Amino acid sequence: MENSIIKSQAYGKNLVRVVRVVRHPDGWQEIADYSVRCLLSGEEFGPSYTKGDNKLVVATDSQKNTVFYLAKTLPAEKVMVPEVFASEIASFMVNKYSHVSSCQVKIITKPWERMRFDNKSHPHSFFREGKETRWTEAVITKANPPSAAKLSTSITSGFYDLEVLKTTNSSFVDFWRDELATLPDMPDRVLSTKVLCQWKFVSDCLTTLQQQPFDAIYSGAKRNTLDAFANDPRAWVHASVQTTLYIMADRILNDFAQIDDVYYALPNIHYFPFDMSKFGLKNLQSDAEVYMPLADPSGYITATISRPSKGKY
Ligand SMILES: O=c1[nH]c(=O)c2[nH]c(=O)[nH]c2[nH]1
Repeated sequence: MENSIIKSQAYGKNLVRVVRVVRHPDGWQEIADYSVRCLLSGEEFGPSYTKGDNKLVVATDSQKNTVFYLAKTLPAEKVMVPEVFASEIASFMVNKYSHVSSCQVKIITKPWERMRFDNKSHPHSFFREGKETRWTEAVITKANPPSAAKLSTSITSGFYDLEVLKTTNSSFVDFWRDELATLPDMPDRVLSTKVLCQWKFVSDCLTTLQQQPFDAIYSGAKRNTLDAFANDPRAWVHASVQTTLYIMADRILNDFAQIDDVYYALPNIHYFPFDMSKFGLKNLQSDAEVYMPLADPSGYITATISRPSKGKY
């Protein structure tokens, strides 16, 4: 036991729920609704794991308090964009505590949509549409040997649980055939997935953190995901979930120079036509109208896509 060494460590507070409201003088109000995870690392925390020595431990309770303190004291524009708020919390921690060598802050955003009546946005009422959830993670690390003056920042953002379905223009044919292949060619099928998409920001762009259009990049990633799924003919001419994934990511990389790579995980949630031949009814292939969605298992297609200089294939 006493011979064991710590290979890595990080501790802090998870699921800190904090809401910031911005009230403009004309009655227009904004809301940011976050769940924050803040974790600290540093060699000097070693004795708290191995020797029961808490002298240098910044209590997770204090870390939680810091999240609320910064949500109140930072200017609104540094709180309302999750990438910026996460970076502010992380840099506050590494700057305030000399023995903290790295701080990682993950923020999950509860996306409140503004209500609209008679084509007009409501100044202060919101609703929750869908289950899709935006998140970001900022990691700020001191140079080695630690010095608060040299910090490196990395930010990854994304969304998950964006559910989509289309009733045609998807196929899966000409795949590997052997004695274990029972699936027939599917020239036209229902395609449904629950999208997880994440993108890593190039490190240079983070030196101008305040100027980065994080919200527009999030909306653009979502728009490209939906547009490629619904409208890009390449996604059904050479069809598979793999192709759809590649096209979605390629579009995002083309639109945003600030992004280094894009990762998707796309479950292929199967909707199989229900075989009614025993009832004398045709419901397969081009006659399919009634489907049985399968909760489990699903296909699961993943890839990380980057620009050519970084590619592996
Ligand atoms: O788009 C698909 N990709 C696959 O790899 C696959 N495998 C499968 O059974 N159905 C599908 N669909």
